Amino acid sequence: MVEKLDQIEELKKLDPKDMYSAVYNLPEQIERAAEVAYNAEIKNISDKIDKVLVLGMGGSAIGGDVLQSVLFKEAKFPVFVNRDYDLPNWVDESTLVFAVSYSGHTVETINSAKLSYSRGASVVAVTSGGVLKEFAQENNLTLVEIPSGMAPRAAIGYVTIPSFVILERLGLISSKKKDIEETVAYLRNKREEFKIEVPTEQNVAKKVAKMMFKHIPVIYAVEEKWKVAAYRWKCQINENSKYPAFYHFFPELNHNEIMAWEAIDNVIKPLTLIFLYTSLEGEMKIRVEFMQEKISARGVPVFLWQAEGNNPLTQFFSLTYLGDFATVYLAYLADKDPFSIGYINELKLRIGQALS
Ligand SMILES: O=P(O)(O)OC[C@H]1O[C@](O)(CO)[C@@H](O)[C@@H]1O
Repeated sequence: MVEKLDQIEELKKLDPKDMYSAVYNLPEQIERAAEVAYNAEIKNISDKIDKVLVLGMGGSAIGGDVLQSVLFKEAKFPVFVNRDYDLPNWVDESTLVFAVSYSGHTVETINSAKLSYSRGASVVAVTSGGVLKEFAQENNLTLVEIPSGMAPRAAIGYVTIPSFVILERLGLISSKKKDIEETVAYLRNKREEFKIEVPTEQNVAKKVAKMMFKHIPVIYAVEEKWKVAAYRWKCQINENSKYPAFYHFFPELNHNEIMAWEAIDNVIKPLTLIFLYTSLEGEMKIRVEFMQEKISARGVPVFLWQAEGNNPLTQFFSLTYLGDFATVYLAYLADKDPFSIGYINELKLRIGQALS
């Protein structure tokens, strides 16, 4: 019998806005994002920056988490991410604020960007248009204008790469050109393994989709730094596949969530577990192997995925690209359109009506 995931023409009907192609074209998107950011005019940025704050929601905020994680070992300044209408009290004239909204219409981001500006922070807008673009233009702010027309979560390259490039251009971090090139080369190579034409038997992304199908995925990052990768998987499963999913990270989960795996069979049975790791050494190896042993013994499917790449940017994308493909395939298996976000739009409409 032909696997459903190998019936390509039928699958395309489930994906009219073509989320699959957006995922497939991520390497080109990252190249374009870097080009746009290297060419953006830098305006009105203080030369006394001592901290960085990324404003955003959903897929755009994840770009801020990536910045924080990738710069973990490098930056001499703190990087924070803010997912709110409001701002922490410490935002001031020496704060560099990236206001990231793919659409430029997300109210939380617009509000916190305006507040940042009123506090005297240096604001950089990363957007494809909307109110955020207008705000940046009206106030002569640095604007990285990215191409429009995608789902924000599919624009992970556009919402992530510009902040690295701007920080590099301001002399606050080392050049990321090589890391971006390595990332693009990795993704170009990998999509040939994950693409729709590769049959399930040889395709890890399709296999992972099958593993998650009719299960509740739990994603564990083996280092706290990479919880952003686990969160990206979770959000992609939620939005692309319309499935519940949960995530956590080591070593913190060994101090609480580990106990959940002692639950009765009926609770444990629907779960499936994915570990994301860069390397397994010393104490971390013991922690992961212990959990793998206990959880497999409960009959829960367990899958381990290792990062590749010699730099943290490539490592992030190598941890998440598999999930981007797998969640589109899971949507196909579940007969869902990976692009649509029904409840999100319905909720926005309800809020809009209530406030008008
Ligand atoms: O990048 P934007 O356009 O601000 O959107 C942020 C988030 O809001 C949503 O559009 C839904 O509220 C998400 O899909 C998206 O990740």
